[in-house]
Amino acid sequence: MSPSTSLDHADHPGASAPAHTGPVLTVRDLSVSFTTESGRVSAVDGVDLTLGAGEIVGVVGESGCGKSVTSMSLAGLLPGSATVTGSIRLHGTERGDTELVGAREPVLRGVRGREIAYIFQEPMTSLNPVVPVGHQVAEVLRAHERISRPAARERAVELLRLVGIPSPAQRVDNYPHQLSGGMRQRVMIAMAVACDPKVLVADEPTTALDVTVQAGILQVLRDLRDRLGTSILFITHDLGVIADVADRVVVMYAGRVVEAGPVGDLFARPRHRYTAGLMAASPQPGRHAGTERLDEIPGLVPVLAEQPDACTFADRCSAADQQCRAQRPPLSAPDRAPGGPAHVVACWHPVPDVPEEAR
Ligand SMILES: Nc1ncnc2c1ncn2[C@@H]1O[C@H](COP(=O)(O)OP(=O)(O)OP(=O)(O)O)[C@@H](O)[C@H]1O
Repeated sequence: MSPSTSLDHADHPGASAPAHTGPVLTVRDLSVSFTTESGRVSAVDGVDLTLGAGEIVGVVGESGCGKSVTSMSLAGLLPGSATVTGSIRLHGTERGDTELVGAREPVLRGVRGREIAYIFQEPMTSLNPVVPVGHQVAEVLRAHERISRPAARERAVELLRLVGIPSPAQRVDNYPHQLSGGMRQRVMIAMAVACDPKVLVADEPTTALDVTVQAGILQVLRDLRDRLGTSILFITHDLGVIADVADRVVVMYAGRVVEAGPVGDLFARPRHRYTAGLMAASPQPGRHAGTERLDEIPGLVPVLAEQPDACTFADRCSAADQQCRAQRPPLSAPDRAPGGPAHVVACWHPVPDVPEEAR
């Protein structure tokens, strides 16, 4: 990517570095359930989440843990069968703070794309196959701003340059099928950041891509954070990707946050056995595929009608006892040094901390 484009906050007259230094998004006690033909499904239960300005937070967990439902609830993207309770506050908007749970549709429409934008796993399904990609980026701009067609096209070229598409002045006229999967995902990112959103939600954006293409997309996201100050919520089941891109990580299990903390600390000292299990099941840097067997976490993520007053991981946990089956563990910092980073775990019997010299 070129070191400077007209979309850099530093030199783009229409843009400014985020004035807000505190959190841009605060989620408190978020719960989501669905009414289905076979009854109620509790998908998310009491989730707390904070996203700081310019921060990349990774949300990780196995399939069905509630990552996507959490992220879709932020901009009111869940279907009518969903019941959402709790609070999602977007800070520093034109009206100060905006509460998004229960917000009316016109408020949510103003937030979608402009304040909270999304990129998903499969760009081909989101791009219109019969419209040139530059035109699709320009249309996003024209939907949100009063801007002429030639100016929108010029901004589209700059956006394509910003996300590292080579020869953007030519590529702007390409149709989606003329671009590789990685380039299509870059177009989706360009569309997502066209209106300079505060929050970018990236839901498994690299899962369908091969490893080298994936690394390029992660670099684009880091660059966007550095240049535009965009806060990113990165949803994935891949711990390697999280280690690569995130500042903080939130581990979800069966709809709940079970552990959260700064990425280095959490991976060096996982305190929840679910996190430790995910790590044991992930290829580690330095391990070569095929030379070492990865451990699976025995059992499956439960689908729950009601959230129990117990640890939902107890049935899969080697350390579970009666207390785990009778009382819900709160998220707390078991041995946090005063002023130290908040590394929290929801477990009655967390993995003992190992002194640094013994690791
Ligand atoms: N529209 C829906 N109706 C009923 N249940 C749903 C709906 N959407 C999600 N769920 C359920 O909510 C739970 C959480 O799903 P979610 O998609 O958030 O998981 P995830 O962690 O993102 O998994 P994946 O990585 O597979 O997307 C699952 O049990 C899922 O079946």
